[in-house]
Amino acid sequence: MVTRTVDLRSDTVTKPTETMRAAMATADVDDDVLCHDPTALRLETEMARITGKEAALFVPSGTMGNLICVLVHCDIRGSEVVLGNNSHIHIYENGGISTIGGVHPRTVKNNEDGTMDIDLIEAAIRDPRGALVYPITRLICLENTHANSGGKCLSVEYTDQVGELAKKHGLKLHIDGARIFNASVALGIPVHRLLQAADSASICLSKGLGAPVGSVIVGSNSFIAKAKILRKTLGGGMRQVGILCAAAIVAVQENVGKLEGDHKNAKVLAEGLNKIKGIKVDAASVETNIFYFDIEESSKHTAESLSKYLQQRGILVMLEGPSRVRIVLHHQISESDVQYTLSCFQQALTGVPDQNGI
Ligand SMILES: Cc1ncc(COP(=O)(O)O)c(C=O)c1O
Ligand SMILES: C[C@@H](O)[C@H](N)C(=O)O
Repeated sequence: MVTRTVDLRSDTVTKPTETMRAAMATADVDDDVLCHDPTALRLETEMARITGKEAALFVPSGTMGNLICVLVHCDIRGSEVVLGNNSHIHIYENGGISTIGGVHPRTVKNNEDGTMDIDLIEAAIRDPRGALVYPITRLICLENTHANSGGKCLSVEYTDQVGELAKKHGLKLHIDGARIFNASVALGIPVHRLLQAADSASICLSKGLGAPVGSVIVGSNSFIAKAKILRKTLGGGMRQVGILCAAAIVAVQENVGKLEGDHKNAKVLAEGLNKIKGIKVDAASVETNIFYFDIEESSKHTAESLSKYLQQRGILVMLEGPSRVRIVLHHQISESDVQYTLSCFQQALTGVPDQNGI
């Protein structure tokens, strides 16, 4: 009988806290389409302040946030966006910028640290003299932290360099900041400084911050005005949305301070796994709350068999391939959960109970 759950599949799995539920239950609400829900206004005002942008807009998901931002920047037919070949927008958002927005993706290889080489970004920008045959480059997208690279942080120096490149070519810069607060905490740099070079950003409230639903997009007043119309077009105009925004306000107030603990737990777990025969993980490269590990060929387990073994003990992980697994920490994973997880891995891979006797 499993009595304990340690959900390491993603930081999207957190449940609302009692404080969030209380705030939701008593939220001051109004029709956010016909006017401005007062709690949504509070959240958006606060997020604009935190990010240093003129305005903000609550949206139902990070996927919709990225889609709206790309489509507002690329509002002319034949537009092209330069983005990472391993970016969330390119891999996990159903190609929405193309299938819904008619925007052409021009991918540049993501490096292991989540960056794209500046010279390769510049080489990907179309020569306007080829407008008769080429799409027109209008936007560059970055992702900070970079999820598929293992939650890697983009430095403010790199982000500013890409911003300068965008300006040099008359382009806009969007940052998929689903986990920008993780980057801010890990780098010790305020969110507004990490986003300074960006014309827009999409920030997930429902990941490490632990809100049950939603993201916020930020940008200039004119950008957000256009974004609000496009949100409605996409069906994202919501009525008494303050119920969701109330939880998000609590999340921002209560959980930013917990991100450092998530990063420490990720490091402890990665270092502990690294000591277990049959597992390979680059523990030294863990920067935030995400890492991947590989199961060695000599192991008696595949990713699937290991996942099933762990699930029987209440531990949930995300499979990334036949021998590759992703681990994501969040504020509802305790240090004790980390130690329990290590014990179960130890038992699974070596069959030898560790000092906890499991
Ligand atoms: C880097 C990144 N961007 C965007 C998203 C999309 O957010 P949502 O799941 O809310 O659509 C995710 C994950 O969900 C993500 O990891
Ligand atoms: C899988 C992906 O879409 C999601 N953003 C996650 O990191 O869990």
